[in-house]
Amino acid sequence: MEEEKKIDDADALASPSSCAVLPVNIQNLTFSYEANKEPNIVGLSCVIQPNSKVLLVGANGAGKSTLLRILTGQIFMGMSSDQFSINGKRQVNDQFNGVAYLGGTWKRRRTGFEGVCPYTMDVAASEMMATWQEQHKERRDELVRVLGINLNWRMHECSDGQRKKVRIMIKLLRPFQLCVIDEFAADLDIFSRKRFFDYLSKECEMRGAAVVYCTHIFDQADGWASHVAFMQLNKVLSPVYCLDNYVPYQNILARSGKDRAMCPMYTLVLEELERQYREQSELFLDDNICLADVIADQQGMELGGDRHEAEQAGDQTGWVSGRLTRQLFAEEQQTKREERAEKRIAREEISS
Ligand SMILES: Nc1ncnc2c1ncn2[C@@H]1O[C@H](COP(=O)(O)OP(=O)(O)OP(=O)(O)O)[C@@H](O)[C@H]1O
Repeated sequence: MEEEKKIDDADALASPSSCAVLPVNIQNLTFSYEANKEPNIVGLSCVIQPNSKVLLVGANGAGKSTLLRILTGQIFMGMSSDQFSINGKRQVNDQFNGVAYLGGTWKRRRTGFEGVCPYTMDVAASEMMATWQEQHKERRDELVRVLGINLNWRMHECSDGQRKKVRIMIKLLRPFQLCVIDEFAADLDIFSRKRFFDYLSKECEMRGAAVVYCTHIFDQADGWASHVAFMQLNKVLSPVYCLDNYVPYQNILARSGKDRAMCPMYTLVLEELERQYREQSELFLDDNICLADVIADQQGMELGGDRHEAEQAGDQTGWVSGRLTRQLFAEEQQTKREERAEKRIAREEISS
């Protein structure tokens, strides 16, 4: 009991002596959202060392967010594995045992109170999770400085980027050992984003923490990331490659003249995706003229990515985005139809 309590304490976990604990150690993990259906993740093995900054990349629908939800305990059923350990523990949750999840799952969970979201209420940023802010004042003030936050902002008046900054601040108040970011920094302007990623680098270096960052935007990736992992089209995760000795990346860096890659990480991911699609399809011409068309076609065949949440919510909430507009439109059309029918009947009666 005492042992358990010690490990649960995020501050204790963040001490330098804890650096030896692997942030992620997973062997042969298979996962299905639905039993008896094709697995969404197959035979995944993933070891992430302390002080790693890992980019997780892959095509839409490949399974990146699914993996990140597993790493942060948003998903905990339907899995089997030979080894599963996050910060030295099998049990995982956001804001528990040094795990911080910057992702969007929560906002998809619709409730009867749809529209009421803590980050859009009429409260000051300083009042959000006020006790945590009080407990981690030093970290709070640093995040305020780094991200350019005004603690007097009223949350309902914030722009998307400002609201994101406050959410990031709240989620990183407690010292983390594994920070998992699912496309969360896209709303930040490039200056704030750079400061945020420099801050993450410093945190990793100082405390042996690790960051897994899933993104499709690579403008700062080359200067920031230490590793890259590909969630592949066949739902298998590639090894977590160290960029310093990952040959395809080093080859791209070495290109010069007209072949020089202005954003090497972008080039690496694009070429890797093309390679995977080519491997999966026999439709390509030798010169790859139709490559982009085939990829777009294949992506278009995917069903809506968020349909599962919508299906799960069903009609329980009585609210689906756009439904009201559709209903009002349908009612208006019905009224017009009835009016037209009445006029026609009246005309027919007069003429008969
Ligand atoms: N709740 C769910 N139930 C069943 N299947 C799901 C659920 N959520 C996602 N999926 C399916 O799992 C697969 C992987 O989805 P995921 O969101 O992890 O992909 P992704 O790589 O993050 O994509 P993107 O780049 O578009 O965000 C998709 O085929 C998706 O339809």
